[in-house]
Amino acid sequence: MSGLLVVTAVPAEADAIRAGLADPTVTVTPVGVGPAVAAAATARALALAEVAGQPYRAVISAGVAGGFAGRVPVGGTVLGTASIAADLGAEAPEGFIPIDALGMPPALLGGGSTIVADPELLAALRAALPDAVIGPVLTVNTVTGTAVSTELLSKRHPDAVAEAMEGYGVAVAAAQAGLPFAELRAISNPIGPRDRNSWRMREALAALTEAAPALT
Ligand SMILES: O=C(O)c1cccc(C(=O)CC[C@H]2O[C@@H](n3cnc4c(=O)[nH]cnc43)[C@H](O)[C@@H]2O)c1
Repeated sequence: MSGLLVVTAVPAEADAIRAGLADPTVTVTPVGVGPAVAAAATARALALAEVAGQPYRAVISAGVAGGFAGRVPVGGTVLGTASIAADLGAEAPEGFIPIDALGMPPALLGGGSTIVADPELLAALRAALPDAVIGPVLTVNTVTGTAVSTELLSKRHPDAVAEAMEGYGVAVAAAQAGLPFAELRAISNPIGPRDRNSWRMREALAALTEAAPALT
């Protein structure tokens, strides 16, 4: 049996995690940006491993993320208690309606817009990363980039600590395969009005390397 599958968006994130890992049973795979490619590529990797007779035991979505100001610092590490498809739903004049509230049969919604992290996997990661900020991580298709959308998102998700673009997709693939899932993020930028100068990619990648031993 193989060990853990760690799914990142880009090769730089995968390299940063590999740099901190000594465990050969952990596979780190960059799959691309966004929930659709993350879900498809994760499902394919899990199916190929299964067919090869070496199924994975658990799946982690990992990489950099934007952090909600006041909830997590740039350069900090986050462990997701849940991965939430924050823009899956419908707009209405009175505001955003999440997919779960649109009256669709539950069977059509997979895990709904929230997939909770596996409790045992999360507990193990928390024990290994005691300084990590814990809370829901949002998955978005569009990076939040204005003060207005940041405020709306923050009000809709007062407990959320970060946003990224792959967690929910990876979580859906893991859930469909019946595997434990968790999300690990290092904060590269504050969520807010678009400002490339506020990015601290080097610090976030270093935080991923530092957090990587927790994955063994
Ligand atoms: O050009 C921009 O303004 C911009 C702002 C934030 C992120 C991007 C990306 O292209 C990064 C997408 C990539 O990194 C993760 N990520 C990092 N920070 C955020 C964020 O604030 N909101 C959403 N995703 C973020 C994400 O998981 C992607 O893999 C460009």
